[in-house]
Amino acid sequence: MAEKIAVLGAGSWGSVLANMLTENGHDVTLWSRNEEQVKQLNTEHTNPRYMKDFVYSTKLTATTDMKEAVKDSSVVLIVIPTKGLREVAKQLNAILTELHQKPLIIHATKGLEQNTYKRPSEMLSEDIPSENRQAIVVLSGPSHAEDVAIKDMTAVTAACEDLASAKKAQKLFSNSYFRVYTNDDVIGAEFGAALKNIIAIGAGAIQGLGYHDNARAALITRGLAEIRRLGVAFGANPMTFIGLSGVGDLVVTATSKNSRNWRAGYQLGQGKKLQDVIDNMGMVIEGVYTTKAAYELSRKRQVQMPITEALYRVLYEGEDIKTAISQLMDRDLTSENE
Ligand SMILES: NC(=O)C1=CN([C@@H]2O[C@H](COP(=O)(O)OP(=O)(O)OC[C@H]3O[C@@H](n4cnc5c(N)ncnc54)[C@H](O)[C@@H]3O)[C@@H](O)[C@H]2O)C=CC1
Ligand SMILES: O=C(CO)COP(=O)(O)O
Repeated sequence: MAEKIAVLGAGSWGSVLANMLTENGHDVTLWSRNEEQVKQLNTEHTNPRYMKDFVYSTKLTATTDMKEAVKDSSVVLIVIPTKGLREVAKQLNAILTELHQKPLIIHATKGLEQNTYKRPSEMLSEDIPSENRQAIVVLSGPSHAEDVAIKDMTAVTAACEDLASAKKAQKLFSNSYFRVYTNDDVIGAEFGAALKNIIAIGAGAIQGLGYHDNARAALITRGLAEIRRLGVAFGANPMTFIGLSGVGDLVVTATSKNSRNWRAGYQLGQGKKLQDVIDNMGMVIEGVYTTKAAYELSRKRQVQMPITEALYRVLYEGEDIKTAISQLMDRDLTSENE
């Protein structure tokens, strides 16, 4: 059944998901705060800053008026970086109160909030109380916007404790090249999504330094071990980490040149300064901020996360990457299962 859907956030992922939902037959309005971008989407059907050369469906409309996008929408998809999520959630909540609407909320944000260490669905449930919404579904998994734009085969997870809502999201997004699985483990899906970006920066960094395949495989595997340790400490199902929102997303992000996190790490490995890397990316590098949140959270919870800790020292204390690698390799020898 065709639904009226508002998509909040017109960066690379929000705009490509909005386009795919439009092509799936839904009535989609894409909201962005940027007037120039909205004009370009509505007239040229392009979004050059985020998706160079991609042409969007002429049926997709964009607006800077969030109320116009949300009015009569049964589903609101939020695709905003973690840093801006609360601001957008508060705006949305005020509109939902005014319009007396209660949509299903789906989000695709991958990160943890600074200082509170909250997951995106926790932030959303605080800022959009249940009288203004249905359930909150997490859409996550190995899904670079660039690949989805060219209709490459993709499989992701829709996670929600309410399985009916996860199934609704599954139906909205699925098509011949985009296959959605359901999962009821929101905690595991969100920890996997946030933490894989840290390991992807590390993977880029070791490649930038000239290390090869063994090193990358070791980093990914031991990275997954510490992602799982932190997630399980907060109640995640360990099985989720061998699924699409766990190892699936970790592999794609830590091996793809489309990944902003991998690319940032690569440039750091080649000796670029962090601030220059951030300034030149022009898109969000979630892992830079998640490294800080996850490092602090792991200390608070006394969970061992040696790779995250090493990357924290590199990103926030200016430690040389080679020194961080030596320290990781020189730690006391241990069992794989600890
Ligand atoms: N790009 C991708 O392939 C994928 C991205 N994601 C996740 O989706 C989220 C968004 O990522 P992208 O679209 O790639 O980011 P992006 O950097 O391409 O675009 C972010 C968009 O959000 C807008 N924005 C940021 N803060 C805002 C605020 N306070 N109010 C209003 N608008 C705001 C920006 O103007 C921009 O249009 C991130 O958490 C990312 O990890 C998840 C899966 C795939
Ligand atoms: O989450 C993603 C792919 O699944 C996108 O990763 P990047 O933010 O590193 O580009």
